[in-house]
Amino acid sequence: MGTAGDSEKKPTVVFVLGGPGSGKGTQCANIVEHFGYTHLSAGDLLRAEIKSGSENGTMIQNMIKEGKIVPSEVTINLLQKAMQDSGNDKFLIDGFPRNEENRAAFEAVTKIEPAFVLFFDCPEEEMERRILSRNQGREDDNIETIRKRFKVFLESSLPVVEYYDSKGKVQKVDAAKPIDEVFEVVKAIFTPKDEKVAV
Ligand SMILES: Nc1ncnc2c1ncn2[C@@H]1O[C@H](COP(=O)(O)OP(=O)(O)OP(=O)(O)O)[C@@H](O)[C@H]1O
Ligand SMILES: Nc1ccn([C@@H]2O[C@H](COP(=O)(O)O)[C@@H](O)[C@H]2O)c(=O)n1
Ligand SMILES: [Mg+2]
Repeated sequence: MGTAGDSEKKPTVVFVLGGPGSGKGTQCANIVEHFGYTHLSAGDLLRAEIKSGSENGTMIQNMIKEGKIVPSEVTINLLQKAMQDSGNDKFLIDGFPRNEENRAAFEAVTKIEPAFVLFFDCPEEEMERRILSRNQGREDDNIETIRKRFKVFLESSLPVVEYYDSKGKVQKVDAAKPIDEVFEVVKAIFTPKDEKVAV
């Protein structure tokens, strides 16, 4: 997998965006099962980096506790390494880019443009309910951090979605519905046009 070479074919990247608790991870797991993508969650990679005892661990942990966005260089390094290690050429990059700095740095470093952006649209009250009953022991799944994450989402992440929307690259999905119903819509987005059955 090359990310910057001119002669090598570039990998296919789909950015999966949406507010905290909108269901990005849940739907990515379904997409992987049906469509052969590798799922890379930026948040999961950062949490694994903390666990690994890396020199950036304490900084990352503090940023996550505050709902802040880790410097792009750190996250992009983790993403690039995971892409190389995967052996695949199709990636769902979940929870990235989270701000304009993430977006511009990824493009500059990898020269990869996303095929499209899958955007899960969900009301805040529903996202809050889901996070508070998630029970995965995440240090940022408490009401104080959740409020901060919502603020960062509105102020820094939504403008990235709007940027891609202005380029006609956003596939917006109503994520407030039950998991199976959301996946029916997602499935139609990933199914090649010539395989779709006319009704
Ligand atoms: N459509 C849905 N309806 C009800 N519950 C859902 C739905 N989608 C996901 N959930 C549940 O909501 C919680 C959050 O989902 P998930 O972890 O996939 O969200 P996320 O967007 O990845 O969140 P984060 O940004 O915090 O990582 C999980 O407990 C999941 O089982
Ligand atoms: N591009 C990113 C993605 C995530 N973070 C940090 O991780 C936290 C959890 O992310 P989830 O996608 O798992 O919800 C997030 O609140 C950020 O602190 C990041 O810095 N950059
Ligand atoms: Mg997630």
